[in-house]
This record gives sequence, C-alpha cells and structure tokens, in this order.
Amino acid sequence: MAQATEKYAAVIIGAGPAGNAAASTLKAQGKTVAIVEEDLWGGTCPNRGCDPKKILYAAVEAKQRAALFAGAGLDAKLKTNWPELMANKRAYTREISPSTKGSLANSGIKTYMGHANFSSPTTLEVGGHHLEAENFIIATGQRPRLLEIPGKEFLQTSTDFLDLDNLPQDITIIGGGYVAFELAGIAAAAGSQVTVVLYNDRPLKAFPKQLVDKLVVGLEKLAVHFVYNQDLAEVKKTAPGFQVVGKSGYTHDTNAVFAAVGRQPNVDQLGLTQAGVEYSRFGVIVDRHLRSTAAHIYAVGDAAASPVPKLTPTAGYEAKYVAEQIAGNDAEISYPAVPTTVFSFPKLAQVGLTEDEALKDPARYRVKTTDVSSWITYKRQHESETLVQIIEDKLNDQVVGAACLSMEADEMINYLTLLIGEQYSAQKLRATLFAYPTTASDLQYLY
Ligand SMILES: Cc1cc2nc3c(=O)[nH]c(=O)nc-3n(C[C@H](O)[C@H](O)[C@H](O)COP(=O)(O)OP(=O)(O)OC[C@H]3O[C@@H](n4cnc5c(N)ncnc54)[C@H](O)[C@@H]3O)c2cc1C
Ligand SMILES: NC(=O)c1ccc[n+]([C@@H]2O[C@H](COP(=O)([O-])OP(=O)(O)OC[C@H]3O[C@@H](n4cnc5c(N)ncnc54)[C@H](O)[C@@H]3O)[C@@H](O)[C@H]2O)c1
Repeated sequence: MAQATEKYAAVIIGAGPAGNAAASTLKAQGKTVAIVEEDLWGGTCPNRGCDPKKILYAAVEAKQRAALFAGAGLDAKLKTNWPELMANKRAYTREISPSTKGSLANSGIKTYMGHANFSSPTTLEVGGHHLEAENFIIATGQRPRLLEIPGKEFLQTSTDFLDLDNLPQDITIIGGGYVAFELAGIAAAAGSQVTVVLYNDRPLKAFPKQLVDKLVVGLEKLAVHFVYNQDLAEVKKTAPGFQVVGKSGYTHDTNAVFAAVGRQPNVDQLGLTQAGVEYSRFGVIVDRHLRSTAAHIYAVGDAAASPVPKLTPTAGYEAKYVAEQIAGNDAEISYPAVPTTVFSFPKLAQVGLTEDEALKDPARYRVKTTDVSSWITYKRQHESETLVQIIEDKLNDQVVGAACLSMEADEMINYLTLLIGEQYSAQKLRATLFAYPTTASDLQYLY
C-alpha cells in the first residue's frame, strides 16, 4: 500500500550544526518541523570534525606545552597512549548521535532516518515516506574529496584519522589546508613521523604568508617533513604499507596515506534537478536571502555556496537567519567578522579584513605584524613561533582585521573579534583595564 503524504511547515535535510539550529529555531516559532538524517545525528562537527579533533588535540597539546619546559623546571617526558586517547574520544562521540536525536524528538521535532531525495519541488522522499512542506532547508554539509588517481582506494580521510585504533609509525598527508595542518600537528605531537605532500608551495593560502611560514617552522621542529610542488600520480600497496608516487618521480614509503585536499558539498544525490534547485561545485547556489533557485527551498552551512568560510559558527548563523526569513523577516543576510583557527602547533587564527585585502589599499589600511615571543605571555610558556598581525583602518583608528600565531591564538582571536565587532578604537582600548598578565592585557600594546 502506498504511504500517505506527511505535511509540515518546514522540512530540514541534514542534522548537523546548521540543520539542528534551523529546526530548533523554527520549532520555537511554533511551526511543525521535520528533520532528516541519513547517518550520525549532530553531523560532522561533533562526530567527526571539530570536537573529536579538539579532544585528541587537548592531550597532545598538554604534552607539547610540558615539553617546552624541558630544562626549565619540568623533567617529565610524557608519552602518548593512542588507544587510551582514542577511547577517551570515543567515550565522548558515542553519546552524540543518540542524545542529539533524543533532544530533537523531545522538543517536538519529527525525526526521519534515511537518505532524503526530492521527487518534485514540494515532495521529499525518505525511506518510503513522502514529506511535503511549505519550505525546505538543505543543510547536508560536505564530505572529504578524494583524488582521482590509481590507488585512490588506499587513501584515508580525516574521518578515518579521527577514529584510528592505533597511530601508524609513519603517516603521509596530501594537501596543505586546515585538515592537513591539524592532522600533521596531532600525529607528530603524538609521536608519528609525518610527511606533508603539497602540490604547490603555498599552504593555507587564505592566511598571511609570514605567519604560515612560521607555523611551518613550528611543525618542522616537531619533525614534520614538508614536500612542495609534488603532484601525486599514484598510491601503491607495498608489503609494509604504501608508496606515494609523484608525477615527477618522487616516491615515499609510508604506513598510511591521508587525503586532505578539500571537501565537496553533499548536493549531487539529492534530486535537486527535480526540485528546480541549481548547484555548482561549491554547493547550492543561493541569493542574499540564502534562497535557492526554487524560492521556497533554502540552503545553509557547508552545503550552501554562500560567501563565508565553511565553519560551525557560520553554519549556525545562516540557519538561524533562514528561520527568521521563513518567519517573515525579509532583510538580506549580513555576516559579522568570522574568526577561524587552525589547531596546529602552534595555532594559527584570523578574523576580518585580510592582509591581502588591506595591501590593496595602503592609503587606508595599516598592517602591523609584531613578533611577540619576547613578551611575558609567550616567554613564560617558552614559545618561540609567535606573531600577531593587526590591520587598522587609518580613517577611524579601529582594528578591522587580525591574524595570530601562537598557542594562545584561539583565545586571542576571539578578543580581537569582539574589538572588531564593537568597533573599538585604540583610544577606547587604552581606557579599558584587563587582568595582568594575560593575553587580553597584551591587546593595548598591539595597536
Ligand atoms: C576534520 C574536521 C575538523 C573541523 N574542525 C572545525 C573547527 O575546529 N571549527 C569549525 O568551526 N569548523 C570545523 N570543521 C567544519 C565543521 O565541521 C562544518 O563547518 C560544520 O559541521 C558544518 O555544519 P553543517 O550542518 O552545514 O554540515 P554537517 O555537519 O556536515 O551536517 C550535514 C548532515 O547532513 C547529512 N546528510 C547529507 N546528505 C543527506 C541526505 N541526502 N539525506 C539526509 N541527510 C543527509 C549528513 O549525514 C550530515 O550529518 C571541521 C571539519 C572537519 C572535517
Ligand atoms: N579548524 C577549523 O576550523 C577546520 C578544520 C578542518 C576543516 N575545516 C573546514 O573544512 C574545510 C576543508 O578542509 P581541507 O583542509 O580538507 O580543505 P582546504 O580547502 O582547507 O585545503 C585543501 C588543500 O588541498 C590542496 N589540494 C587541492 N587539490 C589538491 C591535489 N589534487 N593534490 C594536492 N593538494 C591539493 C589545496 O591546495 C589546499 O592546500 C576547510 O576549508 C574548513 O572549512 C575547518
């Protein structure tokens, strides 16, 4: 017997940070809401992204911070117990999916498990259910991109790395973005021999080169080996592991190979053509209201080709914005300054106007990069790779962009984000007192 059609005010596809934020905001408006998930409730960030990565990072960070005090008061040589570390991570992640699904259901949101696929602009099929809605929100995220080369079946991804039972002795990472630098840092600090193979000579190219170069120095001190300008031709299986082979003849024998060459939006198996929704390789094409080419269907978070970094905070921000659009607010989306951090050794963070953008208008912007390694905040931690870059608008004496490299960069960038958002001038900053000595108390000496 054919299933009856189930009707909702809004149906959301994907239960990651974006989908969940949209569902709960719409539910709080009193709407009938359904959400569909085909895999883990909670999505990438808490199951196989930000949170599990930061759990692994926290342990090796403690080890690295202690190591910096060798000969300066701490004799202990800490050793990583990877299986125990992984058990600690799994104790956290195993609760995420059931508890996320439970809290959605408890708040009156109907949950469907299965792959969602549009059969028409107003109907979504999920495991034999036909869901109709006045509005749909596509929040299907992204998946790791793989390389189309012989031996691609031997490539692992960040998802595999974050769930490794044992840490391989020798790891090779292909790519030069967030994932490559974060996995390289964790693996090297945990004791693995790491090689990062890049197909160009400009890793993390959205960040200032001077800071990236110093981050590379920091990782090299952890014995990470960088190989530049090597386009990968093939991955071969060998008796002890694998061999990566470059197009120029470069070879490297290793125990495991991880592809960190970007992520691709989950928009290709959604029946979007039947729904009248256009997409590109960057995701669902959206306007300044995050509306797709079908006006009643929106896209948010990693799945949307919107002009912001694809991060958890931007996903949640877009989701709440769309819920307000559906409630009748018709203003175009405007984004606040978006901070971002690469959790490596050390950490690299950035917010607001970038150095490249500022240098295009030197009459207006002043870029000041300070080596802060002699400052007490960094000296007391025995840190040596530390830079802070401040971009000031000369018109009003305000900070409009910043980048930081240090083990404190993740917190420092949040202070700077607040200063940018609140349009703090140097004068106002100098009139504020901060507890001393802290990273915050450094702020008034930076601009
Ligand atoms: C290794 C790693 C580390 C990261 N670290 C950070 C970090 O430190 N800070 C940060 O801000 N961001 C980080 N990110 C990025 C962050 O995880 C994403 O930006 C965020 O998860 C995006 O949320 P989303 O809801 O748009 O997508 P996702 O979290 O990917 O959720 C999408 C959901 O949709 C589901 N889905 C897909 N297709 C369908 C379908 N057809 N039917 C039903 N369900 C479907 C998926 O299974 C998934 O659960 C990291 C990402 C990775 C991979
Ligand atoms: N801390 C965080 O906030 C965090 C951490 C991890 C991931 N993320 C999110 O996930 C996204 C994906 O991260 P990612 O590191 O996979 O992608 P990325 O876009 O940051 O970097 C991809 C890298 O792969 C390189 N590359 C592309 N094609 C290649 C090829 N054929 N051979 C060799 N190298 C190639 C690129 O030059 C680039 O250096 C990020 O952009 C970010 O949005 C965020």
